[in-house]
Amino acid sequence: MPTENVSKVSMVGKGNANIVVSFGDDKKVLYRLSIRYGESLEANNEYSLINWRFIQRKIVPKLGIYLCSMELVNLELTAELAQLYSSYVTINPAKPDTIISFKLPNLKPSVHFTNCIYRDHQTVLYSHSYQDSFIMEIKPKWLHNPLEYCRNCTHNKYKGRNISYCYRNLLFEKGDYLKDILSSSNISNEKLNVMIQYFCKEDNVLQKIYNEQLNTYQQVQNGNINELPLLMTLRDVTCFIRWNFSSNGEDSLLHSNVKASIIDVDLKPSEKKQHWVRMENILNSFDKKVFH
Ligand SMILES: O=P(O)(O)O[C@@H]1[C@@H](OP(=O)(O)O)[C@H](OP(=O)(O)O)[C@H](O)[C@H](OP(=O)(O)O)[C@H]1OP(=O)(O)O
Ligand SMILES: Nc1ncnc2c1ncn2[C@@H]1O[C@H](COP(=O)(O)OP(=O)(O)OP(=O)(O)O)[C@@H](O)[C@H]1O
Repeated sequence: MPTENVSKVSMVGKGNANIVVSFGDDKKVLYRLSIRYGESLEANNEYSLINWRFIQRKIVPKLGIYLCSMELVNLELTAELAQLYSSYVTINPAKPDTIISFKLPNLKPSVHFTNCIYRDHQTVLYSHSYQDSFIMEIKPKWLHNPLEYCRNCTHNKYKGRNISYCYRNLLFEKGDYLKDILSSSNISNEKLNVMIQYFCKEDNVLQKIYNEQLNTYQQVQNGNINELPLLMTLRDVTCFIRWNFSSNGEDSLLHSNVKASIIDVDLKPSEKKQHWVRMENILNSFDKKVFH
């Protein structure tokens, strides 16, 4: 694994279990550092290695070209990086002097995609500052839903989120439903129609995630309980979808190319099982379940 010596660290993103940073002026490349285990850097390094093997063995064969490319690298623990990282994880000065991280392309080069035109917990829409280009960052959650109620909408309601749409509907209503999701974004109808076309395609990223969730769910149902963490990983991915628009001068028809990438495919630690059972019980007895 290569070791990279880096400086001028900037924070790009933060989730529940990772921070995402860039170094120097290069905003095209990001580094994703696990902060899942606050008690020690060593525990995170150990987890990152196990996670990397899991992704290569289980996720790459399933998601293939949809998966964002990534590389495993050692980051030298400079004083600057240690200062930032120690806000989340305890660093023992006598222990490792590198952080194992995932190096990946920046799917939203922030110098250009500065305009956020829509945001809620499961969707963010950005527009480019001067090109005709949009990025949607979405968390579609349980696209395959084996429950009698909608897991996504019930879960959002339980968490007190006022989100009126569901990515399962976008998958099954084949595109048009995107208008409901982005109704308050002011995006032009012409562009919205081009974006809708993507979600009508058989091989759109939601369909891919649905297929893999269904396959893995069936494996678990058939007794392969060891695949439950994989199923939970597939139910918690994030997708970036980018549209670059161009209009043809002669007929002024709008054309676009589109690229979808999946990130956040981390191995769920097996100790989360109790959390999943607890959440399932809470939602099963929740009195404001959503059905659709
Ligand atoms: O437990 P849930 O269903 O609330 O889902 C958690 C997510 O909540 P959300 O669906 O966004 O409200 C939660 O997302 P947030 O940090 O709340 O955005 C995490 O993705 C968490 O996974 P991990 O522990 O970081 O690996 C997720 O945990 P898992 O259930 O996927 O293990
Ligand atoms: N390759 C990337 N390009 C651009 N932004 C990214 C990239 N990877 C992560 N991010 C940003 O960083 C944020 C946090 O990253 P990530 O989702 O990997 O964290 P996490 O801890 O796994 O999240 P969660 O809380 O869902 O478990 C993302 O929501 C996204 O905005």
